[in-house]
Amino acid sequence: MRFDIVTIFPEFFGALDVSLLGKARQAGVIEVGLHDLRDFTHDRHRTVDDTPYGGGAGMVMKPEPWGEALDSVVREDSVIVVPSPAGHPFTQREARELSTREHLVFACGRYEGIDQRVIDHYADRNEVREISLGDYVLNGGEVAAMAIIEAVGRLVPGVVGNPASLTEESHEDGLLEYPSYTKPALWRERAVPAVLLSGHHGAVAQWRHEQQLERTRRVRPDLLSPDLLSTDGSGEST
Ligand SMILES: Nc1cc(-c2cccs2)n[nH]1
Repeated sequence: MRFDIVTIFPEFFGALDVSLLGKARQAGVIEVGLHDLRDFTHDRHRTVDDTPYGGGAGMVMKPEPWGEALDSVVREDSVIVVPSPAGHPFTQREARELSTREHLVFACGRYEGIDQRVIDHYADRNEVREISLGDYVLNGGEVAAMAIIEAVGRLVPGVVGNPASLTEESHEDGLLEYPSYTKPALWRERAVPAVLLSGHHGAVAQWRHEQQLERTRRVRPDLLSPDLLSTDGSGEST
């Protein structure tokens, strides 16, 4: 999989050189291209924004630099991801879906967004996804793009050493994850739940599923649907 990122702050993505994604890049499992939007301007001040038609506060990003920048990276099979507070909510399901695609292009807008004609132009040619991380406003798309790239990149085969660790995570099965414990068995007079020390794998699986249900009911009742309310660890309705 290849990620191409268009931004006025390419240095922001230095974090993609380290940790898991950095190793995956070195191994050639994923590729990342960084592109400075200002390299696609032609005036002395490398202008990327201007005042909004119709008035109003703030600045809008000009279409010309975006058109030249995206034309330089977009392929026929590219999915163009535009982080935006006006986008649809990003989910683990969408992360899994995007992890199966060959080429993601991130258009990181600043200010009051990108001239709408850019989105409309590429939506005629490519799949364009305006994605929100949540109902709050960031200064730009870079933080959102980094989060999406990490959520998607870690699901690409070969990035995470032990793929089994990807299956027992919050949201993977529609539920929040169960609480985890490690040594020591007693810490500040707090013991580990006895079932986890029992060696009884069936009982452990049952307890963990019950913990997932309890935590999801308490913290995220919105995630629960009737079929997820089964009480055994199998995921089958009871
Ligand atoms: N969820 C979310 C995305 C954003 C922005 C993307 C680009 C500029 S601001 N804010 N909040």
